[in-house]
Amino acid sequence: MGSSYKGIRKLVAVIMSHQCTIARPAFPRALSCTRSLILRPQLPPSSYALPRSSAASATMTTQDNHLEAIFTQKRVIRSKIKKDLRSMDPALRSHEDDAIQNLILEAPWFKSCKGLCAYISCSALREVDTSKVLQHILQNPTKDGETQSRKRLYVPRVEDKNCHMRMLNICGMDDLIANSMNILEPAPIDANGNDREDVMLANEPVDLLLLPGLAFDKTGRRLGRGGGYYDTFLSKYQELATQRNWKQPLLIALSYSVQIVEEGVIPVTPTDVFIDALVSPLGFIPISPVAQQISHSDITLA
Ligand SMILES: Nc1nc2c(c(=O)[nH]1)N(C=O)[C@@H](CNc1ccc(C(=O)N[C@@H](CCC(=O)O)C(=O)O)cc1)CN2
Ligand SMILES: Nc1ncnc2c1ncn2[C@@H]1O[C@H](COP(=O)(O)OP(=O)(O)OP(=O)(O)O)[C@@H](O)[C@H]1O
Repeated sequence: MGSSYKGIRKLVAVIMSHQCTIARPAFPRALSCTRSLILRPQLPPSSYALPRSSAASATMTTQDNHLEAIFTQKRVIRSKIKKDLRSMDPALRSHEDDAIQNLILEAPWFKSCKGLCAYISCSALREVDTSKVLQHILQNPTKDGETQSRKRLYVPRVEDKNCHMRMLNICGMDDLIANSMNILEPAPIDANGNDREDVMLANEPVDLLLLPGLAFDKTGRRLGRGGGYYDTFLSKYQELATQRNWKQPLLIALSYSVQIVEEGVIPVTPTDVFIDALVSPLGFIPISPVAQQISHSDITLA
């Protein structure tokens, strides 16, 4: 895998040759709230002598350049991974889809979860398939004569292009219709004319989020499709969980082997939310301390 990322590393090295500092906190999940720590402009000493307004505009320019370099770097990685995904052998993809979904269905953290947010996979986007997992959740839950209540399932609905996405409750795949991007999503009103429950307004928390993305690394960095929908939603949900004294949900991304890149390749901005773990065909890859605990024992979520 390492050598296939030499291309990305070279491009990144060129783009970042005037380099900006990318912070690496002890556990990066906290990073989403630390804008001032990371975007520390590296101004030359002479700038301190500038009049106040000029110094401020110099700061903005340095920050803008810093962010611009990061967004360019993210675009380069997205293009490379999309190309790799398009050239992936369909038989291998199908094998990896099965392996990932079987790992999820067998995991204690999945079996024990009572509520979750998951994405409706889109094959045209070459996303890891979630259909088997969703089907499992939505089918009748009676097993071995034991009746347990069905997991509450929330799926994304894009509300506008301003990074705004809601997670709405669904009871079946019939609740979904294709949006303008050809991704299946729920209508805001159900068949009975009632508003679908928005996870942000629910009385009970979700324990788990199954996340899509284009590239991931083993330190928890996640690169999405560039809309900012997930990062925005995740930071709002984490804030809600804190306010309500709920346990933070486990953030688990699903990744084909080709989507896992070397550490340090994916750049981060202060709004990027780090994941707890990855599920890849090679297995569950725990990243955060809580995910490591879960993988070393049979600890359940609920
Ligand atoms: N299945 C699924 N549902 C999801 C997401 C997702 O990533 N996957 N989202 C996660 O945010 C939100 C929708 N965001 C999306 C953002 C971009 C594209 C997309 O088609 N992007 C093209 C490039 C388009 C362009 O550059 O103009 C692509 O990635 O090839 C799709 C969904 C909510 N629902
Ligand atoms: N919490 C947030 N609040 C406001 N804007 C945000 C937030 N998170 C991300 N954004 C903005 O969204 C845009 C895209 O960000 P980025 O490239 O990190 O998205 P991504 O991780 O690829 O997408 P996604 O989060 O949908 O998977 C950026 O302009 C970023 O500043």
